[in-house]
Amino acid sequence: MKTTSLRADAARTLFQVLEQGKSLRELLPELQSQHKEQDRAWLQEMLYGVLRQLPLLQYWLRQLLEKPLKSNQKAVEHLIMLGFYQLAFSRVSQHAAVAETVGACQNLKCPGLKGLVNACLRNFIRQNLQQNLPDDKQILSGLPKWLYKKLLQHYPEQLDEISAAMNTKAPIWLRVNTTRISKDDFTAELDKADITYLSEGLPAQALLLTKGMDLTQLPGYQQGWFAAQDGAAQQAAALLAPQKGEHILDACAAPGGKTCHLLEYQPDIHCTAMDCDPGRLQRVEENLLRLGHQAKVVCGDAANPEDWWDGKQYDRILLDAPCSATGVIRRHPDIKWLRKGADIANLAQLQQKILHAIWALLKPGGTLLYATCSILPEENAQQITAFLQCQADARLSPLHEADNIDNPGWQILPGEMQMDGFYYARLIKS
Ligand SMILES: C[S@@+](CC[C@H](N)C(=O)[O-])C[C@H]1O[C@@H](n2cnc3c(N)ncnc32)[C@H](O)[C@@H]1O
Repeated sequence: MKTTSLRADAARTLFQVLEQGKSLRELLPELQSQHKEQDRAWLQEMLYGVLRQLPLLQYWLRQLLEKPLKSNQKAVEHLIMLGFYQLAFSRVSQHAAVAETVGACQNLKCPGLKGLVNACLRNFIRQNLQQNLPDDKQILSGLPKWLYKKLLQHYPEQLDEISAAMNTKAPIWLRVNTTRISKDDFTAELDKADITYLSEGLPAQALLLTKGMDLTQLPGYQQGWFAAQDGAAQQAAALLAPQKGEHILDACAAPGGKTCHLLEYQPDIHCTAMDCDPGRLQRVEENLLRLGHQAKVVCGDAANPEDWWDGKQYDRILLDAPCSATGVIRRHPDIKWLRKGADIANLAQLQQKILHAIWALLKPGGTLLYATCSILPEENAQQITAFLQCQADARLSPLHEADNIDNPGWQILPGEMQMDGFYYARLIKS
């Protein structure tokens, strides 16, 4: 176990995400394993907090730092913002926030900048900068400019609510593996362990934990009694509704959350889980194993099925397309800074290519459920409208009353019924 400074490690990690474009999801597990168990949640809170409030922290930084630091000292700018975050948003005492943050300069090999960090944090306190908020709504939203503009265009009335939800910690949703244990028996085990949860009014297999915790410590983790899966993602199985004996393709399946759910919804199906990422397919295998399910796991490019498809058409297909992931920013705040505005058109093009290629794999009369964890219409309703316009043998199978060709599908916004942002559209092949 390392005894290095938490704040220095946090600043270095912010540097890797914000300056080098690395994913926090990939960096965090390794980083947390280097720190004591009791520090891990706090480390995550600091990182998520800075990524959530970055525009405001940068606004304050610009007021206190005369000119930006040199590129080899950039991690110290992140350290200063980490200090602002603690002072403005956390319960750490002012004294500890300043002392620990200044102390981290040594570990960052910038001892000469201790005075500067100290001055910035003390001026922040003295000038009560925390109360100094800009008029600029984009800065207050916590969103990058490109995303703020897009959401303002598409959701002018819901924008404040959406950005607030994106900056709020996501609740823990579980899916009970009903092929292993009934929901009633599982909740009885949770009651015995004094773990509180909600279960009313949720999707059939879903539970919402009322407090965050290490899921491996819950009853039945090893036995595969449950999996973590957001409520929005838990809608997919019932919307696709696989039937006994059918051949199902889960395209873009890794890490296999929905594959496993399909196999719990209807265990008697022949399911193929395909994805292009061998590392992530390993996670599909692990999840299938822990939960006790079986599926054919295939590595391939969904846009080029001729390289991996055996030529037998499927009764139903779930296409959980690669997307901007703008619906799950509350779980992965680094997404806001890793994605760029220009990525959206490229993703929409890829989704269109995959959708057309995968359509050929569906039997006449078959059902395809298109899904993304995006809230941008370019990847969702507009994508489906364009598809329906040029694919003569496709028709929409509405998911609710207002689901029609002019505005197809079901767009869930982040925070709605405590769920992630998600999109579904169901298509039938004639
Ligand atoms: C949203 S994730 C899927 C989540 C998964 N369905 C679940 O419920 O656990 C999208 C997946 O698409 C995969 N992907 C991206 N481009 C692909 C392509 N051209 N062919 C196949 N898979 C692709 C990624 O590797 C990623 O695992």
